[in-house]
Amino acid sequence: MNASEDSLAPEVRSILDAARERPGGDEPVAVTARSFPDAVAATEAAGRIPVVAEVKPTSPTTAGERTDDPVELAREMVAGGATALSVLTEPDHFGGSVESLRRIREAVDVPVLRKDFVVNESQLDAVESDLVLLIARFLGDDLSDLVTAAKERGFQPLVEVHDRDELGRALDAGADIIGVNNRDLATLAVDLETFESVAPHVPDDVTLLAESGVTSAEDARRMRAAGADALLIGTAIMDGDVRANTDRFSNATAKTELSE
Ligand SMILES: O=P(O)(O)OC[C@@H](O)[C@@H](O)c1c[nH]c2ccccc12
Repeated sequence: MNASEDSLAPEVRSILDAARERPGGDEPVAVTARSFPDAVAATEAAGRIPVVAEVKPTSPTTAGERTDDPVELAREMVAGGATALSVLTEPDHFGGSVESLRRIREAVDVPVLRKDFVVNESQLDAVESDLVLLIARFLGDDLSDLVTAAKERGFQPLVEVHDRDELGRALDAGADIIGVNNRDLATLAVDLETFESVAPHVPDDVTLLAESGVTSAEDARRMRAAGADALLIGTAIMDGDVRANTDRFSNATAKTELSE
């Protein structure tokens, strides 16, 4: 355990403990990735907000579990205009599986992010995906090696940060896709100011995501105004009609133009 882990919420501690036990793949995967920056550019060219819609059957902060077929949910999100999908593969706390991800990636043609707590190199080989999440807070000195290992396999690593210090580590590790998580993994509290405070320090050539806590069109516009290239939205899309919800967030920009 390193110092920054002492303060974690008990739920996060237990997620991390489980992640450290999970087996990886037998041999390195070789991924032909669908370009995420290109998908973001195409959505922007069409005048919409790039939304990464997240298939998250449940979570430590969500009441209940959604039992619909994940592939159906994924198709609906794409029909609603999702630029990319995020798929939880964490089984114990988020109801995910590598099998769901495999099936979803086969069923859609947008880039797919593997959302899990990858803590070692062989876990990268559990399943192919276009993007893979690496959480700076949990990787300490291994971050740089994992970014390199992910790129070698053809993945586009998305490095998740929560403050300027982690941003510096992500950049030093060679990350070119970075997500600022508005949720503090120590307390699980969400604050959109987190993104606003970190974003100004991110170089322009980085593809920048705002993660967590976007619940309304107004939040979406607020994150865009603060410099988000794309928004990663889970709970607010999973709650109800996922196609209509995805469409509402990706078209949130149009309303601003009309009303301002
Ligand atoms: O449901 P929300 O608040 O829209 O958040 C989505 C996503 O950012 C969140 O699920 C998340 C961000 N980082 C993570 C790391 C692991 C698991 C999940 C996450």
